[in-house]
Amino acid sequence: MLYHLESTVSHSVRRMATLHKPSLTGKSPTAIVMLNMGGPSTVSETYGFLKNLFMDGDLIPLPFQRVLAPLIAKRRTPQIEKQYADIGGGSPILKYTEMQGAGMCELLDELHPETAPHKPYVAFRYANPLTQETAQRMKADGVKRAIAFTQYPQYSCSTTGSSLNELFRRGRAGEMGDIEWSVIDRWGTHPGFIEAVAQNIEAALAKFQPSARSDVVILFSAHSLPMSVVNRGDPYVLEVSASVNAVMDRLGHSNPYRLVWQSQVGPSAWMGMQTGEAIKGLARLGKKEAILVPIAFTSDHIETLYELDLEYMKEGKELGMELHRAESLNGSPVFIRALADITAQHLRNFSARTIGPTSVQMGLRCPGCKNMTCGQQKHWFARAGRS
Ligand SMILES: C=CC1=C(C)c2cc3[nH]c(cc4nc(cc5[nH]c(cc1n2)c(C)c5CCC(=O)O)C(CCC(=O)O)=C4C)c(C)c3C=C
Ligand code: FES
Ligand SMILES: [Fe+2]
Repeated sequence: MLYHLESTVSHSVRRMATLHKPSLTGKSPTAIVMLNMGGPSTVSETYGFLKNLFMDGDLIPLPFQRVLAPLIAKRRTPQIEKQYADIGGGSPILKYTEMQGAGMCELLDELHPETAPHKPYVAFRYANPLTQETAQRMKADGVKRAIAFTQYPQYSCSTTGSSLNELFRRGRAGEMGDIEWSVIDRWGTHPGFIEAVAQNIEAALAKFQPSARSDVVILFSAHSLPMSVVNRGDPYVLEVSASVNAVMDRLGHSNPYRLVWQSQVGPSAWMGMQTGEAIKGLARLGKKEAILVPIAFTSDHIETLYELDLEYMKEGKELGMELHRAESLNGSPVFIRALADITAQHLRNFSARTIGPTSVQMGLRCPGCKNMTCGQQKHWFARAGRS
């Protein structure tokens, strides 16, 4: 499916304010809660971010988590602080999420006026604004209807699953008031998302000489997963692969490509092949032109700006390669339009009761899941979040 909407979208996005304006009608807003991990907006917030991350038993189950998490976070802080300093002094994720949310809600008011006004809320798992704070704001705003909208295109229990578990804990504790919930839990093959990624790839390919262009290797790079998570039946690897396949279909399979995995942490086994090793391997095989494409995260972060741009680009250059990176989606108007389309379609189908509060796929726990919260969370959202 083609997206010929860019001009209308950029017009709309140009008009939008950074934060969506509240309704003048006094009607309670439909909340679109944008779930993501977040990142430290300033270097000094790095320790707090890492501490929250290592405290998350849904991401990294540790023995004596409350004791060990702050210690591990403290040990990693100097190295990660340096990386955030090197990419400009912090993570841009809040800036881009607010921009995407404001643009999306402005379009949504036009696409689905029945549920207007739509108001974006950001709920980060490890950085401000944390889910708890957002829950309080939603309660104060008198929200009665909300969509939990994951900002991870592909589902993993370590990312979207963790955010939903946290939202469930807050909801069950009554921190948000009485809200009717539904969930957009994955959208890795949505045509608008695929189009936005494909356009960024085309822009990166255009940097090569026309004669060399069709030989350029497209290296899709996604954050890796520990094999223990893959092996308990997590859907992420399958879903990232589906995104890659859809992008390559859209590009007419114009170039050779691979899906590779980055950002392993610690000594355990992780999903491979590692992005850095793949670059070295291509150079060894005489493949000297490649582009790197972030496919599992929608805004810039240390893995794009530090790991891909600073580390791997440098490595590739030293090996005599010409490497470019496809931009992250960030403020892409095509992407913002896709977010609005995904939500409008969800609202339409939900009102018509052709879908339930969650996808069918979300109802299935990983066959190897031993985390009781996952089961309770799925049950709670399936009953539209009403306790
Ligand atoms: C879709 C993306 C991600 C998946 C899947 C994911 C799984 C995952 N991550 C860890 C451990 C860490 N991740 C860290 C940082 C980090 N992770 C993602 C994305 C995914 N993680 C991003 C975008 C970031 C960086 C944020 C930024 O602003 O750049 C970190 C902290 C950094 C560090 O100490 O190196 C850890 C630790 C696990 C264990 C995991 C799956 C179980
Ligand atoms: S770990 Fe996947 S459902 Fe619990
Ligand atoms: Fe991670």
